[in-house]
Amino acid sequence: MYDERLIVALDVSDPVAAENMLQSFGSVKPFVKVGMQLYYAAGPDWVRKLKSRGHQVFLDLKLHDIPRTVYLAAQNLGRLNVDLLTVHIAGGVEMLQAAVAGVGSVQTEVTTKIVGITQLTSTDRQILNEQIGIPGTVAQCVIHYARLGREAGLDGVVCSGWEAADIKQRFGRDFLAVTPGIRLPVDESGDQKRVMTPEQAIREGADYLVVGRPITRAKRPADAYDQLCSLLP
Ligand SMILES: O=c1ccn([C@@H]2O[C@H](COP(=O)(O)O)[C@@H](O)[C@H]2O)c(=O)[nH]1
Repeated sequence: MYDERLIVALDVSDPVAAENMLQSFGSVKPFVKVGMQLYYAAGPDWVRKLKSRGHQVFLDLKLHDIPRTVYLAAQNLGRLNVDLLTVHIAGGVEMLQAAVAGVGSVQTEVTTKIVGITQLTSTDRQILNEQIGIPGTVAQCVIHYARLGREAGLDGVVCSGWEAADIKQRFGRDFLAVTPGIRLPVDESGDQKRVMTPEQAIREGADYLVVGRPITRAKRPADAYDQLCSLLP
C-alpha cells in the first residue's frame, strides 16, 4: 500500500539501518523525511541516492540563521531536488524570504516547497508561556507564525493536527499543513505534546502526516505503514 500523504520520519543515526528499513517495504517507495539526526550522519549524497531510487524526500533541517546564511544554505539544499524543506518561522520574514529566494535561485527538476515550523508539536502552552516567553495560547502563536510564513511566500507550515483546520480556513486550501505528532490511541506520546490520530488529522485538513516512532519502532515498519495508510480517509 502507498499513500503520498503519509511521510515516514527516518529518525535513525545510521544510513544503513535506514536503507534496511526501506528495503523491507519492497517495491513501495514511501515519502520519507530526513531530519537532522540522519542528515548529519548520512549527508547530501545519501539524500541524492534516496531521490534516485524514487522516494519523495522531506528534508527537515529547520533552517534558522541570519538571512544571508539561510539564502546560501537553501540554495545548496534546493540543488538536492528535495520535495519539502523546513525553516523556522521564528527567524522572521526577511529570513523566510531569503530561504524562498535561495531555493528559487537554482534550476532543478523538482520544485522544492518550503514549509515553516510554527511551534514544535513538543511544545504545549506551559512551555510556550513559561520557557519560550510567548504569551497566549499555542494556537494563537501558530496562526500568527503561519501568517508571517504566508506573507513571506512559504508554501505552508508544520503544525499539529489541532491547528490544521484553522490554518486551512484562514490561509486557503493550497497553503500546506504538514502535521507531525501523529499517534494511534495505543501509541506512546513520548516527547510529543500536541498529538492527534491520523484519521482525525486528515479530517482536520492536514495535507501530510509525519510519522516516526510508531513506524520506525514497530516490529515490522512496513506493516505499521500499511496499517496507517489503510486508516486514512
Ligand atoms: O513540530 C514538529 C516538527 C517536526 N517534527 C519531526 O517529526 C518527527 C515526528 O516523529 P515521531 O517519532 O512520530 O514523534 C520527528 O522527526 C520530528 O523531528 C515534530 O515532531 N514536530
